[in-house]
Amino acid sequence: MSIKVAEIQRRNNFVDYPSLHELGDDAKMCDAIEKGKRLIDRSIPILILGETGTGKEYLSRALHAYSARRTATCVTVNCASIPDSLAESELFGYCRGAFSGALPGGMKGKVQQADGGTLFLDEIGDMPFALQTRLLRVLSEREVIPLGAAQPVPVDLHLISATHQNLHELVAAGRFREDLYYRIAGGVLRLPALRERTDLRPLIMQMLRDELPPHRTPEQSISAQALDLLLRYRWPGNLRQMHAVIRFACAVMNGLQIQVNDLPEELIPVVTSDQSVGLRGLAQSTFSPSAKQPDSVNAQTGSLRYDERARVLDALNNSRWNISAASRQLGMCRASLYRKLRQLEIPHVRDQTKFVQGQAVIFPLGCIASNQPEYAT
Ligand SMILES: Nc1ncnc2c1ncn2[C@@H]1O[C@H](COP(=O)(O)OP(=O)(O)OP(=O)(O)O)[C@@H](O)[C@H]1O
Repeated sequence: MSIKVAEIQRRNNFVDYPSLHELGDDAKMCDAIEKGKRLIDRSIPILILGETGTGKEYLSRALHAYSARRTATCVTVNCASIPDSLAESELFGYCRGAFSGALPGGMKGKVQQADGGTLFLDEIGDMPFALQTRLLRVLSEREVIPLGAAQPVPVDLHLISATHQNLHELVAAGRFREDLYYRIAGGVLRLPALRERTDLRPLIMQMLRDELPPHRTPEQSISAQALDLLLRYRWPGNLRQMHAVIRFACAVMNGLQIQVNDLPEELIPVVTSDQSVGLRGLAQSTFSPSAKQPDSVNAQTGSLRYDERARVLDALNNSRWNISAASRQLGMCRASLYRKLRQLEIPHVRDQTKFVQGQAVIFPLGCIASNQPEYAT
């Protein structure tokens, strides 16, 4: 990129703004993005809801970069992290000599800094009540009065807010102003948790592409077993956790492919003393037995798949992975069993070797049933 283009991008704040098409192919995510595009075009205040780490700030920055205001700044304020005593001056600014200890030239608050651009209020549910009243005035009058100022200053901004909290409950508990809720929630976008999303594989590939040197292909840089674990994990920390895991694996990998042992401990199933497969560090519930994450909607399908996977793995273990014997036991032909293995994403046993206490042992990635190590290599 030429220095001139880089300078224009830096000046215009394009750098670090993700583009909307990088946010994924999941249907719920695409629905949120499409609604977001229509709302921001019409300058309707957007409220983004979702568990922590689901990409609320990421989406808000991408929407800003898409909007007509993209050449101005997107200013982020984390309402949970500003101390109460500083919140007012941080948000609304102050004039020269407004209080002892103030900067001699005064200070522009975040609201004024966002003039012409976008103001992103993260964790809005944590905004102190007194500040909510002042924010409401800014939003309804479209002007801000810095501390110590006699005259209001007009501001023109697009507002995006986000929270992982239930604002209706906060309103009912008297901790969030109802009138402010209706002012900020012109359009509500709900982001799915990562475990509900159907586009984990492309997301993982995209994150790998971002971390790997440009000449490396993401698909060839991760082993089938490591990818299988990433696809079946429940991701309680959502995209933030997935991003951290991929960065970790890319940093520690020794060779051309990320292996199971390059993943953080909590993702790796281990053979426990009673020879059954357990999980290090985390509750079993953080893993799903199927590659596609079952959620409340497809829980029944997920449980059927779980049963079938368990049945197939049992037959394979009983026959010591002799495909003919296992297919006889399951009452199907060899070709059908191979097809079933692909369908249930069960890698062949020879691809599932792992070293435990210096010895190579096999543990089926189904993480079900008691698994005698099949053979040492
Ligand atoms: N589409 C994406 N592609 C790659 N990484 C992403 C994506 N979305 C989010 N991330 C990663 O996840 C992290 C968390 O995202 P973000 O801060 O947007 O989540 P959040 O929902 O706002 O979290 P919180 O509720 O804790 O504020 C980002 O810093 C980034 O590393």
